[in-house]
Amino acid sequence: MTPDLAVDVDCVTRRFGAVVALDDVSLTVRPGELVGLLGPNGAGKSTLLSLVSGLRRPDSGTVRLLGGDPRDARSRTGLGITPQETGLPATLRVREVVDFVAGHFPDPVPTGDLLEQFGLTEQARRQTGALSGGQRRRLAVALALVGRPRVLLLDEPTTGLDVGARHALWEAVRAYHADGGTVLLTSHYLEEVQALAQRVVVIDRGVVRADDALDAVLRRVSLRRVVLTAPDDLSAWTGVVRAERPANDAADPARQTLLTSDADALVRDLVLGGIDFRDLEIRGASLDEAFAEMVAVR
Ligand SMILES: Nc1ncnc2c1ncn2[C@@H]1O[C@H](COP(=O)(O)OP(=O)(O)OP(=O)(O)O)[C@@H](O)[C@H]1O
Repeated sequence: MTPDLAVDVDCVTRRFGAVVALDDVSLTVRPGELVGLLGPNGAGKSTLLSLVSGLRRPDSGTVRLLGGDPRDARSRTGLGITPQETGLPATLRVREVVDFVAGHFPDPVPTGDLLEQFGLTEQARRQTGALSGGQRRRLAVALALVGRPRVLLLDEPTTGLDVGARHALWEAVRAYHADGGTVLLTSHYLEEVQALAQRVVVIDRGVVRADDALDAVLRRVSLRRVVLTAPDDLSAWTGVVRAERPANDAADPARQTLLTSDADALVRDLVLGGIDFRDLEIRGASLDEAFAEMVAVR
């Protein structure tokens, strides 16, 4: 055990009846890190967060939060958490909920500042039951930050949000992190993890399958994306393992993305084949592809 870790999960197993939700999982998060936890449905992400937040106990192994037992209320004073389901009291007004939660902390963020940061100033007097799904989500994340936590656990913070609301939330998470905060977040949006996290932990069926810097995880994937505009459909071209095309009514329906393990060979081949392409771009794989490759190989 290292005492100065924000989160220290050591050889943890947790079962639900016959289901092994976490199988000998070890994971550490240092203060100031922003870690993305990725995994398909049922991988064990929420179970892991529930152990770190002291809501559940491991069957074996140990979990430490800020050096203490997360089931001890003193360890949790430094914790902010937004679970997947947020049960807000429907008849309380937004400002009242924030004030109520703020009352539990010695040095809370002023309610007005917090509401402004999360774009909820206009809704301050509205009952939480009358908020839209996106506004409710933003309020839930705001509540996790009201006590100036040292560690923030976010379980799919932007599920169901539109693009604007999602980006606003990302900004809030980035600002918190830039101030020295530690974040462990789960997400189904790979784009979200790619946009926020410095480190990615991939978990699948209760087992950690990758734990590395975002760039290193991406480098592990050999696939390259060749993006170009061409009149012909190139999805069946030799060397193309998968292709993506925009909808016919898209701004540039002839723009296509070709996934290949050898971009140089593919481009040479297209030239030799007389394909009239333009605006060629070659990129590494996205986290989406890295993830698919990692959870497919077993
Ligand atoms: N309270 C419970 N009772 C029984 N089984 C459970 C319970 N909670 C989780 N499980 C099981 O443990 C496994 C891991 O679930 P968990 O919710 O941690 O996954 P997850 O990665 O968070 O999934 P999702 O992305 O769908 O939220 C699943 O097989 C799930 O069915």
